[in-house]
Amino acid sequence: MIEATNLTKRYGTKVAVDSVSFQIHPGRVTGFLGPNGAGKSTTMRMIMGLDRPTGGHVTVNGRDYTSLRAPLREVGALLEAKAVHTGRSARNHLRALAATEGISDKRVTEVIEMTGLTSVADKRVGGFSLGMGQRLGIAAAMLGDPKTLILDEPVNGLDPEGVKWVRTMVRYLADQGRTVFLSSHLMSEMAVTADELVVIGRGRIITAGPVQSVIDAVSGTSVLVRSPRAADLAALLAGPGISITSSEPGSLQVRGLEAAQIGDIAADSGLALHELTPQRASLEDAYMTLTAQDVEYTSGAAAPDAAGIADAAASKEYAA
Ligand SMILES: Nc1ncnc2c1ncn2[C@@H]1O[C@H](COP(=O)(O)OP(=O)(O)OP(=O)(O)O)[C@@H](O)[C@H]1O
Repeated sequence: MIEATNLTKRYGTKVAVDSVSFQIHPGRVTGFLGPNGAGKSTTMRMIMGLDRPTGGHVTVNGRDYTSLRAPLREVGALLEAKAVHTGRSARNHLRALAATEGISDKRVTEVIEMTGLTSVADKRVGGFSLGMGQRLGIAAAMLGDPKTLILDEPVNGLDPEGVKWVRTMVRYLADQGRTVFLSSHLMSEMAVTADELVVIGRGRIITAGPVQSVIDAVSGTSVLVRSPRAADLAALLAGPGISITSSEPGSLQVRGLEAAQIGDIAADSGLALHELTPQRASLEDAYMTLTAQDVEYTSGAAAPDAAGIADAAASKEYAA
């Protein structure tokens, strides 16, 4: 389990992570979702002891990462811009890492097989595609057979096959009871990959919970109803906590009642229904609603000028 309590990171006057608290549980894939600059990488770097919190604290299985005696065996991480010696082969890169904690050559071969790198294991890492590099990063994270995995943007830049591979891999790892925490700004990807979400914007947690409940909390579910006697039905359905709107004659959008309840009320009064469709907002819609105030630049706001883009690029470099 990963537990953050009032975790805060300031860079000068910039508050990158602002008193963030969350728990990431084993056996689940938890997505850390937020727009660019929201504070995901900074939070992950603090979990891994690579950045010192300005305030609060974060533990992995109850301990500070820096106090772990054999960290590779407890936490595996794929962080952005991970340093790899490009002249080495994949196998030798993994061997060098394994040697720091007395991990066997047999395990190196196992993670190479597990990540589908066998045919390129003895090739120079410098020639690897982005996808192969991500596989190698995940192989490195898996070396110590850790119970906790932290993956920063693991699908970034991958082709559809690579994305599917990561999705299958994280599901497999969580099903083995591991804690899997992965960041993404791709909400559509998280909808099919994660069980739980922690949504962050401008350094603050916006919401957290199971994927569907995050969506429901934002959008609420509604039911589209079509009836030739829509007005009569609306009068019957009206009540406290129930909202009914109509965008066209004969059609109602009802919130606060389940489809079955609406169907029963209509049937009891002998009103014909031509359509009764529960409607759920997609994660994409929910995410846009959640983070609308929290993106650093929106299309409605003044576009960032060249200097703004250069600043953003520069701060990414510091973070790397
Ligand atoms: N070393 C640093 N010095 C100054 N500011 C930084 C540093 N690292 C990050 N920041 C700033 O902190 C904020 C959070 O950055 P972070 O990289 O954690 O966000 P992110 O959610 O991972 O974004 P992205 O999806 O773009 O990687 C950003 O505004 C960023 O510019």
